[in-house]
Amino acid sequence: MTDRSRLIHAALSRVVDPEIRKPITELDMVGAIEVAGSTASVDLKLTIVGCPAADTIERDVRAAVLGVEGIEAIDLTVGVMSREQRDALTARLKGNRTSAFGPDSLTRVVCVTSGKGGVGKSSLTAGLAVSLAQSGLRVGLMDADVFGFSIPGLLGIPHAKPTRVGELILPPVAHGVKVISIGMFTEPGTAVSWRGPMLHRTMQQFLTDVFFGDLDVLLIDLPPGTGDVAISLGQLLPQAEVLVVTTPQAAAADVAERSAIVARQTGQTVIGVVENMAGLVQPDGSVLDVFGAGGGEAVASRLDVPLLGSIPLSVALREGGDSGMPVVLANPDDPAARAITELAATVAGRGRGLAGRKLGLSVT
Ligand SMILES: Nc1ncnc2c1ncn2[C@@H]1O[C@H](COP(=O)(O)OP(=O)(O)OP(=O)(O)O)[C@@H](O)[C@H]1O
Repeated sequence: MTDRSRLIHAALSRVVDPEIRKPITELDMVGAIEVAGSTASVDLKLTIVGCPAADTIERDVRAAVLGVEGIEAIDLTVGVMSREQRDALTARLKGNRTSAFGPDSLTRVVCVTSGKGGVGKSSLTAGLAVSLAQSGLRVGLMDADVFGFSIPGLLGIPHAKPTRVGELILPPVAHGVKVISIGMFTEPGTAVSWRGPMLHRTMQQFLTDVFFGDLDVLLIDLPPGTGDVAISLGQLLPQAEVLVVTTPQAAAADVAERSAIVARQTGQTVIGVVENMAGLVQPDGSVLDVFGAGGGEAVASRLDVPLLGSIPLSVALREGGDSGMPVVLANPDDPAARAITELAATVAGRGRGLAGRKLGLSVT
């Protein structure tokens, strides 16, 4: 490589594939680079035909190359990787990833569970994910609520489909969060009616074939209750942490406790309880406890874990969910948004310790 080709290569190392989120030079997408006078010829190889990110990558490549001193024109040849090249790439990416969520991984996995449906678990998980991403963490969100998947809609990507590169599945990104949902694999209007083994395989595939890249936190939105998915994920991710969502109502509190007990039986660690749909602040400043009070505190004390947050009922939160713009972004001063942001800081601050994990150090 000549000096000038090297400069162009360096410039291209700052172009990132928006889906895989790695520099294109690390993904073997850059082929021959030649320079004649002030014209650079660059071979670009996209991962798949019809790559949805093609336009963005091409635009960024042109800008990067034309930003190199002395280069005034670019002759860009855009092709597609051969099957062998793609297989080599996916094998390499997979190599990084198989242990991504294993016991030695530095990615925290936090399962969000609830005893019964409709307590706002998905809304809170979506808000928490966005808030953690806003604080600079690399966040993934897996919607494992197979029968009531709502995460894509809550994050404003109801029709997004993941891109497949070979056997890797690239999760769409919404508000800075990498998102995968069973809803992305079903036809609109169809219902999921799978039994345990199929659900188990799907969870396993989500954890192995979805390329999240390096994450600080993976949040998992579980279906309510103690069904097959919760048990499968307990087996697949025994090191995961669990956050229990409940409402202030006593009836919800009892079932919430049961889902935490099942998680504990699989070895997962319950890190705390979040109470949602707490007192509604009315225009006159008074608080209306629509769903009663004390449920979160009761579950937390019975499980002997802290109550990590109490999120009030909020019209803005509901509207944010309906429009796909979570309240923490759309209306950050809303009391529910502030409570979710505080909860995110609390969760982030409770990073699991290194006890019991190999640090990958060796004595030389
Ligand atoms: N704090 C809140 N204030 C007002 N509305 C809320 C609040 N939290 C959730 N909601 C609304 O309650 C409904 C149920 O929320 P969500 O779908 O998040 O619950 P869920 O527990 O995930 O339900 P399921 O597990 O059954 O899918 C939604 O319409 C949502 O907008």
